Amino acid sequence: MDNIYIEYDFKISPKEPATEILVAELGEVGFESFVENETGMLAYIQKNDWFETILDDIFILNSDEFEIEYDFHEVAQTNWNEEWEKNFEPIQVDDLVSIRAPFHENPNLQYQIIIEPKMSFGTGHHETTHMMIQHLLELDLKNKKVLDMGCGTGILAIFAEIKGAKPIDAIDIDEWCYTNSIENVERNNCNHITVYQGDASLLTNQKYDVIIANINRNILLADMKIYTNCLEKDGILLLSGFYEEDLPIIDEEASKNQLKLQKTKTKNQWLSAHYKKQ
Ligand SMILES: C[S@@+](CC[C@H](N)C(=O)[O-])C[C@H]1O[C@@H](n2cnc3c(N)ncnc32)[C@H](O)[C@@H]1O
Repeated sequence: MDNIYIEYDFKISPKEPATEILVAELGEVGFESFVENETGMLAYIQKNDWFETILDDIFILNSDEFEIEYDFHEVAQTNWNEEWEKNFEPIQVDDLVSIRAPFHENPNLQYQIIIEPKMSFGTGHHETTHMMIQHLLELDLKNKKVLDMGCGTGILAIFAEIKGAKPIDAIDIDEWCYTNSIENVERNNCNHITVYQGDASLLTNQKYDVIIANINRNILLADMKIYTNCLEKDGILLLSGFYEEDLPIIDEEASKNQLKLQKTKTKNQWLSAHYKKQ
């Protein structure tokens, strides 16, 4: 049976950085997917997760710096997929990695990832994903055991396998992302990725050389200890999904867990951090 979603059509002026901030805030209250368009963006939340006052605490809607208007209506999941096909532009990271849908032309770069995102976050368009791909480009992943927490479309796990990592576990709390990751893993002919639906509570005795977590500030803060316990000594933790201004609080928690900051990347006020376990 198709899920029913509520589609919000936001008209945003000026679009940046308001769109990024709005995406982050809506993500916190349960919106799952976002499609940018010329006037702003469409945002989707499952009807089961929706309530009348859901936008009451969305801070940016009351900002004097931007004009944001919206309306909303119910849509079936299948309509959403058509939206994606119309709006998903292929992208490239550092002229090395191409991320595209099956219906796009292949630009023949060194690495290619094919993603059919449907309702899941993770097409490489978002800064947080883009920076994670850049971090992964810099790492030697050959035969490294990797965990991708909050895998979305599976994009980062897939890229880790393309760069030689194995085995790889990919976990997402959301059923759609779980299903979509499995589809994308198959689409990219990956053989070393196992996808699970769940959260950090699934992590018990496993040990990884590299853990990738592009989620959000609060979940990273809550689960960093569990991630660190699953890291080998000298293991690497890549974190993304938060703003530059959140680095001090992330770093404070990281220090408590014997994690040492190695480097950061920033893009449009988003920050992504590379930590090493001491
Ligand atoms: C910002 S998206 C990142 C997707 C993809 N990894 C990427 O880099 O594009 C965050 C993902 O984390 C998932 N998520 C949220 N809370 C989670 C949790 N506590 N444990 C695992 N996954 C979670 C969401 O469903 C979403 O797919």
